[in-house]
Amino acid sequence: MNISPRISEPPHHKGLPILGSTLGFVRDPLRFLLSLQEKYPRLATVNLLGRKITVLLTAEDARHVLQENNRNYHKSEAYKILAIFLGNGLLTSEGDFWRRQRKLAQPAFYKQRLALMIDMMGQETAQLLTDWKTQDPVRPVNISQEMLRLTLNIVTKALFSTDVGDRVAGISDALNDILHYADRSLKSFIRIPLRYPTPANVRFQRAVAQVESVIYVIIHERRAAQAQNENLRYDDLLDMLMNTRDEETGETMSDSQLRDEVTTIFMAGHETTANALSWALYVLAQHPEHAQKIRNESFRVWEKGKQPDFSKTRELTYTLQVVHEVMRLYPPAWVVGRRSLGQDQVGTYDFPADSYFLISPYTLHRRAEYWPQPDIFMPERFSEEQSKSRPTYAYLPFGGGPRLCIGNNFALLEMQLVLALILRDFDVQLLSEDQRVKPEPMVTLRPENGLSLRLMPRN
Ligand code: HEM
Repeated sequence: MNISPRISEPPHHKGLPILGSTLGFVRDPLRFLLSLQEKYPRLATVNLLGRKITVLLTAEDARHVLQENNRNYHKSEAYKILAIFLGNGLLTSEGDFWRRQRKLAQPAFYKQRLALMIDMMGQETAQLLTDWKTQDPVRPVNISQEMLRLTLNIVTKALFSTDVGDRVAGISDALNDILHYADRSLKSFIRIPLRYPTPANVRFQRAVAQVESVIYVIIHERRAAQAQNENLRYDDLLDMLMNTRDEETGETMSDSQLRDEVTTIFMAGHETTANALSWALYVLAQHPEHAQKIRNESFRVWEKGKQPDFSKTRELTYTLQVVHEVMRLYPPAWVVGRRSLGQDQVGTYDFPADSYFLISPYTLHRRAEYWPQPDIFMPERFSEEQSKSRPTYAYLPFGGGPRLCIGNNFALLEMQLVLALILRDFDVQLLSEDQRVKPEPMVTLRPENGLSLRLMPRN
């Protein structure tokens, strides 16, 4: 590849007068980003929504910003919209405060902790499959909705174990309203400030208040129960977050910080996974031979005709390759944005403080230099051998560097388990041979207008 010699100004992609590239981006962000990749070898600066943003197109520069010089970068402005409802939680906080919180929360996601959640994930999925089996198999199933329901149930149980399930089920509409508001805000040129009571603003604020009040009630109930019996412990994430202490100060998290972390895990931890699972079922409906390989693997690892031994889920290695290949083609987090705090050199170019950068897993994952025949579904790309020959930052579904998704192992385990269980019991079929679903890049990359498929029970 031809990398230009060191010059001070990065290549600028000229768009329309005044609007710059805004129209092209807003109309079809994925196509726009791919077109930059075709035209520029390394990076390109564009004018978007009145701001100069540099789109990084190589694994090397993504690594520089996310890992090597990560202390020079904070998250970009778009995350401020998320911060309206996520507060100062892990996804949106910065600097020393974020570092402290990350350290406190990390043990909750250690592999030994996840191992304790696997039976719960299996039971939630089995419950869904039982529901499906009672339905008319000819009727299309709204997969997007069903995956959202399942991943919300799983993250709810992971956070609060069993005692609050019903209460939280009541707020799934509110969580949806919050997501819709974030989608609209991120895509619109002008956002009407929340102090103006437009119907959208009122609906959003009501949803935030509803979620917040449920979370506070749960926290207060826990605190009250622990005040009665200080040895009382629960086997869930909330318990870990409540009882973890800062090594230096010995302090635990305040109620409002707990509220921010719990809301963050709720929001970050279910829609992303639900979309990845929907995309996986869509791709597998197009490639029944790969679905069969997953099925065969599950019969081998969990044993055919027996109750699956969920503790062996990690041994579903081919299923994991499929999960990775699906997220290569359809990464739920399709862009990651950063702002520089001080001056930096990225690639061969100098950037002043306060420069904005956009890294797009969607584009990186389709760069032919790293992924030969990038549009073709080939799970074996993720075999150990083939993975070794690629730069690590060519594949970024969970971001990278210290801000890597804290729930990545949780999500991978969940996806392996859910896919293998579904395929054991069902043939997943397209509604018609020519059914095509477009990706819609909102806060996450989701199937446009939702995904419906047919699920035929297997004997
Ligand atoms: C397929 C599923 C998932 C995908 C694709 C995904 C993707 C991501 C990405 C790309 C980031 C980094 C964003 C950035 O650098 O700006 C992130 C951060 C985060 N994710 Fe995930 N995620 C998934 C599942 C989960 C789950 C299951 C949880 C929790 C149970 C979770 C919790 C978080 C949190 C708390 C952060 C912020 C971490 C920090 O900055 O310290 N995610 N996720």
